[in-house]
This record gives sequence, structure tokens and C-alpha cells, in this order.
Amino acid sequence: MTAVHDRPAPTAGVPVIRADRVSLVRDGNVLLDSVSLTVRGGEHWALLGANGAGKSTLLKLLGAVAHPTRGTVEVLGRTLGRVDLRELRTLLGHVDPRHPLRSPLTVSQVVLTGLTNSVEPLPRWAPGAEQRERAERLLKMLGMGGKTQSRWPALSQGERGRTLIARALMPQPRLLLLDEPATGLDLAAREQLLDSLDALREEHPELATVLVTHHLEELPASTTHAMLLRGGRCTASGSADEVLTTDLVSDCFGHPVRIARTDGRWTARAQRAARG
Ligand SMILES: Nc1ncnc2c1ncn2[C@@H]1O[C@H](COP(=O)(O)OP(=O)(O)OP(=O)(O)O)[C@@H](O)[C@H]1O
Repeated sequence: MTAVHDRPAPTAGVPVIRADRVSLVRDGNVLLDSVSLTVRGGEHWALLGANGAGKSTLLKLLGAVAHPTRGTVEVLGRTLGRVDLRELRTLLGHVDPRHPLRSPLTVSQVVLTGLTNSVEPLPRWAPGAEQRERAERLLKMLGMGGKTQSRWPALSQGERGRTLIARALMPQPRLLLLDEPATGLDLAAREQLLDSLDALREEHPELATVLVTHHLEELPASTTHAMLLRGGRCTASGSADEVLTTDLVSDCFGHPVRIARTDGRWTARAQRAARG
């Protein structure tokens, strides 16, 4: 396969992201309470928790979108608050499913806006031949090779999701942040998206990802680590097999569920009380 992600591997030992006891308080509400997370190149984290647990809030801190009230966030050894947030954001790819694009750009044009970090193409900016080629290669890898000239308004939600992942990868980030990428997808579209994520991770072994979801069925088989959040606190964190267990997930969601892993993928079923 062609190597699209051609930045050198991160310096050995330096985590891609290190959040150390971060708390976030808004209007007197503690949204995150002393959460620590270290993500290294090649690791693929799942952030799981019930509605309102603080997953998206943590993702915003990791994506250098917000500052913590307490604690520190380092991106490749650079501390948030001491360096320009915009500069840090170029090292991170953030996939927002609510991408606010209105105009009928082609899929290729949308992907190229990843280089200017803008929703619309910037006036007087034109991509070079190499950049156009890179966009095509990424789209092919994500199973969108036949759709490069399709227009954004005509895309299905699954196609939009994969286009946005290619867009986020254009600046060759070290870390890809995915906020509920499978929400609203039908079965086939979800499976295509998860296959694409597995392929992406295989092709770019140095890339790290953090994926937020409520559903264990939406985790790619390539997930290596997981963190469980409840009420803004981390209840468990570590290797996926140690964390995604019946006991720990039931505790996190406050509901008895049974977790199983088959062919690398996870399922969660509610445990029914025995009928007398
Ligand atoms: N700006 C804000 N001011 C006050 N509270 C906020 C603010 N933003 C989010 N919250 C609250 O913080 C909590 C955590 O929100 P967050 O969006 O991080 O949760 P989540 O785990 O991503 O939830 P969901 O799964 O529903 O998307 C929620 O109770 C939310 O209402």
C-alpha cells in the first residue's frame, strides 16, 4: 500500500498527548474532575461513558479547543497555555460530525480545506499537485475513491464522515480525534466506517486516535485502550481488554450489562434480572 502519512515517527518516549489531572469547571459545575490520560503513537483509545459523562469535554481539551481550569495538557511535549493553540491544532486532526459546510463543494475540495483549516476554500489559495494527489490517495484509502467529484450535499452521512476523516488527515496530524463518528449511520455505513478506521490504523502505525462513543458496537477491532468516564471522573483506564469488562462497564453506566468480544469486536447486552 502507498504510505500517505509520511511524517517521521514521534520522538521515542514523548507521548502524543498527556493530560495530567485535568479539571474543567464551568459556571460552578465540575465537568471534568482530575482526569489523566497519556496517548502514545500507535495507540487507539476509546472514551466511553453515559450521556453527560464528560467525553466531549475531554476531547475538546485534548484537541486544544479549550483550556483546563486545573491540571496540564501537553501535545507532543508542548504545554497548552504556553504555546499558540492554533499551532498545536495543526498537530491534531479533529473530526466534527457537525461540520458546518453549506456550499456544494466536491469531496476533493472538502478534503483540501483540511490544509487551510477552513470550512470553505480560502480565496486565492490553490493546492499544489502533490496536495491534490495526497487528497486522492486518502480518499481511496477511506473507500471514497469513486466519489471524489461528488458534491457534499449529495453525500450520505457515512460518506460525509469518511470525507471528514480524510480532511482531518490532510495536515498529517499525529493524533486523530473522532467524536461519535458512527452516530446516525446505518449498519452497512457503520461497518464501512469501522473497516476504514482499521485500514487507516494499519497503514499509519505511528498515528494515535481517540474515539468517543456511547456504544461498544461502534468500536473498531483495532481499539487498543479505553477510558471510562462517569460524572466527569475516570472510573477505569488502560488496555481495552482490561477496561472493557462486564464489571467495569456496568459500573460506569450504572446499569448491569454483559460485555463480550468476538472476532475483535465488542458487544454489550443488558443483564436481565432472573424471573421468579
Ligand atoms: N459550557 C458549559 N457550561 C456548563 N455545563 C456544560 C457546558 N458544556 C457542557 N456542560 C455539561 O457538562 C457535562 C458533560 O458534557 P459532555 O458534552 O462533555 O458529555 P458527553 O459525555 O460528551 O455527553 P454525550 O454523550 O451526551 O454527548 C454535561 O452535563 C453538560 O450538560
